[in-house]
Amino acid sequence: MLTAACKFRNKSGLASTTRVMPFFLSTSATVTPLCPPPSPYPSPHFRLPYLPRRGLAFLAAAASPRTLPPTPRQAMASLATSTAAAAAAEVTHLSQRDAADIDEQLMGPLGFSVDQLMELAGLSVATAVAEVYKLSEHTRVLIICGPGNNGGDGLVAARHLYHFGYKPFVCYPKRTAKPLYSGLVTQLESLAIPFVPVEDLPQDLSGQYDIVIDAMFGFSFHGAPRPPFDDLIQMLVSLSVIGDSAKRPPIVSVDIPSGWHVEEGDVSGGGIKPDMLVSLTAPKLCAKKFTGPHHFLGGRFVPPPISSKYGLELPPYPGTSMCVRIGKVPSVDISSLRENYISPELLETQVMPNPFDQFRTWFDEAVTAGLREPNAMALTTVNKAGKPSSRMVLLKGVDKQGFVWYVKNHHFKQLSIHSNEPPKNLFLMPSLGLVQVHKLR
Ligand SMILES: NC(=O)C1=CN([C@@H]2O[C@H](COP(=O)(O)OP(=O)(O)OC[C@H]3O[C@@H](n4cnc5c(N)ncnc54)[C@H](O)[C@@H]3O)[C@@H](O)[C@H]2O)[C@@H](O)CC1
Ligand SMILES: [K+]
Repeated sequence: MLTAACKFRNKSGLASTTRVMPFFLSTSATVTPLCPPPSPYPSPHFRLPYLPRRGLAFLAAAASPRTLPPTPRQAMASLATSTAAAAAAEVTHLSQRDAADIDEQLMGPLGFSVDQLMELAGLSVATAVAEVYKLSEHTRVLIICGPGNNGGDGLVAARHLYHFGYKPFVCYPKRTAKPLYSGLVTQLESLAIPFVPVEDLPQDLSGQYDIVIDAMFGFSFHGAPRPPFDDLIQMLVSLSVIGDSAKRPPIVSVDIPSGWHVEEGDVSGGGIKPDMLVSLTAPKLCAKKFTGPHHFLGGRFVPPPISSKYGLELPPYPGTSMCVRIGKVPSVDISSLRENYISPELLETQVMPNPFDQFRTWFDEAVTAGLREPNAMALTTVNKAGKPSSRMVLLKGVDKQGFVWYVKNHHFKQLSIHSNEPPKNLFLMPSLGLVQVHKLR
């Protein structure tokens, strides 16, 4: 009598369902070699018969949809971002002038509108944030927006983060009276996203927010920051000096760490030290001085005429991603890797009476969700001396009579299936968050 939880996420990674997989325990064991399957799967293959279950129980070990493990697609994307990181040294860095020129070209002869570019830029920021800062641990996001397009990127990112499940708060002290900006504000208001006046912000932001997004100034910044941005920048500087990163919200800077010289970086050394920088279109020269753990590129809209004119060397975006990591991949603290589970109940009445039917339904969902090789499973047997051994096999069929999988001929002898100890079929689908164990007696 065994159960397991499984979680599915759709291709976008934004919607999910959580299920519980019943395990079943049969009463006898027979393993019948079947007819040799056609190449490329050498014979024999085996069928574990389905025998009536003695009992069935369900564990409610469902996870929050917002804390799901990455899908294989995302895992592949991460792999691609790692590969891209290796090429980070070759990424082009733009001068302030080239950045402004590219802006003009895009919105002139190349036919883009500022709204389009801002939407894509803000979406890149939101997706990069979501890739690094998981919702389960970073829910409340303060976005501080400046008066120009950098601030507009922040407003767009706030909307996308809301739709991703985060709880954004926006500080937008110098509003621009253009339809584009007032439209963005109206959109946020319609989502009931709070606008926080500067004077209502606590001096120490660490208690109220889990992430702070700096969307104050981008590549058009020059001189010394004027009020109220001077104080806002100082607030972020004070956050940066809290040594223990676990005790403060990470700072994410959009395109340029606000207050930094666009080409020379943090000239005084007393500026913001963001944990994450999302460069847009291409990194600006100041990004060479960025030392935080997460450097991403966003703004997936650069057409070939711009790339060739400015000799841009930029990493490819993986798959359909709106962002790509360009910095060094930070080393992971393995002990900190964990999934936070909440435990809503799943009742026996909610699942199919026949575990094979339930398995088939969830398996089909897994395939539809685009999971890679969901039919991979580990088969564990114990030899006569009591020594267990496991190997990965591929499920090749399932029906009311049992599971069918293939192993290579010479591996058959090693299966020890005819030993006294009953075989255990461990169906492990870590990418699904699903584990199934089938034990036969
Ligand atoms: N291809 C591109 O170039 C794209 C650029 N985008 C964004 O647009 C940004 C550039 O936008 P903008 O040119 O509007 O400029 P910024 O957003 O960098 O800032 C300009 C505003 O800041 C004010 N300002 C400048 N220096 C100041 C100071 N010292 N104290 C107080 N206020 C100051 C200016 O008066 C102006 O209102 C980029 O960094 C990026 O974030 C994206 O929206 C889309 C694509
Ligand atoms: K910024």
